[in-house]
Amino acid sequence: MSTQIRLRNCAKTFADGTRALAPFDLTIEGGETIVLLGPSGCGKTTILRMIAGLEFPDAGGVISFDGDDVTRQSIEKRRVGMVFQSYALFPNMTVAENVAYGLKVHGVPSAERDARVDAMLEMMHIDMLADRRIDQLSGGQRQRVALARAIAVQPRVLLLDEPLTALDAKLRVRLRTEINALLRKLGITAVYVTHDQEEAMALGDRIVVMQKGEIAQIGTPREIYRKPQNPFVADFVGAANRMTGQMRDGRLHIGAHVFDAVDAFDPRHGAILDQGAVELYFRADGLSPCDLDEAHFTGRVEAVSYLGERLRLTVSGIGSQAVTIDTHADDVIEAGADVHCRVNADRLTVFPAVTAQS
Ligand SMILES: Nc1ncnc2c1ncn2[C@@H]1O[C@H](COP(=O)(O)OP(=O)(O)OP(=O)(O)O)[C@@H](O)[C@H]1O
Repeated sequence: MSTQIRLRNCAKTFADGTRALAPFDLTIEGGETIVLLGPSGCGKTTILRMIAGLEFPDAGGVISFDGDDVTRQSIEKRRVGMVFQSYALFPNMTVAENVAYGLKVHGVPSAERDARVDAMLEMMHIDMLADRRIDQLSGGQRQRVALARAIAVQPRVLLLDEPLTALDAKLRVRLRTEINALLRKLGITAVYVTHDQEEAMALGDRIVVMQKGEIAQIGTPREIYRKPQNPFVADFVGAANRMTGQMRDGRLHIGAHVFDAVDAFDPRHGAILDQGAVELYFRADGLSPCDLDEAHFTGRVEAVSYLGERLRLTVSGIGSQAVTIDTHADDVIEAGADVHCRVNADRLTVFPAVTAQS
């Protein structure tokens, strides 16, 4: 059975007065992988350390594992496994000795210990490295050892703090896929910290997006990507283009053009907005180049970047700031040219415009 983790009314102010976390509630279901995503300093690691028992919430906060209050319990009692960005391995021990270490501390008899170490090394595809010293391994191999060591002791909960950050891009993607498969296979409750949106999408059953010590949104990767609930989340998950418009009677007006069936969400009131000035957030697929007779707008191409499968255009003259628009890789478009484009209204996320009063 996998462990459910509940955090209730957990806040954290450090001794020097730094308020790292505003009070928040979060329930992580047994077997679920939750990703904490957000920019540097938003409080991700502090949440992880509170779940581990390395940090305690302010008075009034309660952490429970399967309903048992563990708020004041030490890390040893909680049975959590941890994997960090820096591997925290013993450099002079072999791979097998590193993985066996926790089992030794827990008093697992040597025959069982050896069998469990072998199984872990095999699972992480590093059995051929068992007798190597840590300082003879690559970064990716070290991170595999760190994972093997963390799960060897059969923890109730696995906590991972930016475990792939130190690795190169290709290896990150490979190990990310392996970690995903491993978490599914073990069925263990896992909390994974990252500032990388793509990693969060790939790994999380649900993602908790954080902003300055507060939860900005909790949702599945699809919800976070397609239905961001506020401009911060929209911007953080890549919808960096912005234009302005008006909602009138539930229809979106951009300049002289009118679009139906666009949901405008007002995060301040948690309700649909059908009147008033709005800001539109969208990715490079929110506008598409087209012929003049189909066009809503015409802009000027400021720059063209070749992304392999597609071209990314930076276009001025459509919104108040330049926007990025993707087009086919084999289109011939050069900087300085005019480009006609259509709005893909279903790709827009609409929020009330930020006014002086709000
Ligand atoms: N021991 C401490 N004493 C005082 N302030 C702290 C302490 N630990 C963390 N902080 C502060 O709390 C805030 C949240 O830090 P935290 O490490 O949780 O952020 P993070 O989102 O994990 O950032 P990063 O991605 O950079 O690791 C930051 O402002 C940080 O400077």
